[in-house]
Amino acid sequence: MNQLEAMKEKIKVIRMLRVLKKSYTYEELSKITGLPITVLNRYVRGKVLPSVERARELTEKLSPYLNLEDEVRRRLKYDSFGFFDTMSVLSDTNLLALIAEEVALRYMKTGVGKVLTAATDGIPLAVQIANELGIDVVYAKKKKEVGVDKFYEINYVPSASGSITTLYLPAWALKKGERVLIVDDVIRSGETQKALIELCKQADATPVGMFFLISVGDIVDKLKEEYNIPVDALVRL
Ligand SMILES: O=P(O)(O)OC[C@H]1O[C@H](OP(=O)(O)OP(=O)(O)O)[C@H](O)[C@@H]1O
Repeated sequence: MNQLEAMKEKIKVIRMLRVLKKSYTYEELSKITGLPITVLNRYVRGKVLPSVERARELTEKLSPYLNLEDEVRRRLKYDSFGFFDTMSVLSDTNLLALIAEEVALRYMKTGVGKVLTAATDGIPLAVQIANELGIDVVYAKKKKEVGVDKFYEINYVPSASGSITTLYLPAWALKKGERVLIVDDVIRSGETQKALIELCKQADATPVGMFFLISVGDIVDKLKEEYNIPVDALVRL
């Protein structure tokens, strides 16, 4: 194990503790881990790092209490029309980092060179995944920013809007032949994600997979069939 891998194991356990801290008291975490509250508190505040052995032990003990899918599901807040707010998930950088780590493991050996998403809500997760993969993240916007010479652009009709929307991506953002992982927080109709695939085509880049935090309906299976690439969602509604 190299130093970076060792550090990652240590940081992972701190992230787990920080996420669990939102649902469990220090007393409860102390019972789960068998460690004194003072030690756990120092880990959570980053004052002390666990050894690799201790980190492994803790990961094993904490894992049954932290199911990432359940954690996301539990945090979704629905309004009276059935629409949900993802902010309580997207705002938790520790939770997103833990999810990103699992996604990155799947794509580590696929030669993926860039993560692509659509502004706005896809960005926090896409950044974490790109960070885990050690690659850059780029995002298409719904407006043309000044200072960019050339854009790839695509019109599409988001299902709920009934009006034409355009996504713009600076042409330098994707290179010819680059392998691209498409990430978004939510997929409903799949129109945004199809538009992202079209932007890849314009750049002669190759989408190698898609990952979503939440999918609604069976769109994930449809996209998998249509594009013949891995398409996954952590939570299916
Ligand atoms: O599968 P679809 O039906 O295309 O919907 C999914 C898209 O909708 C949301 O973005 P939105 O367009 O609302 O923009 P925002 O991220 O700025 O809120 C979400 O972040 C996805 O990008």
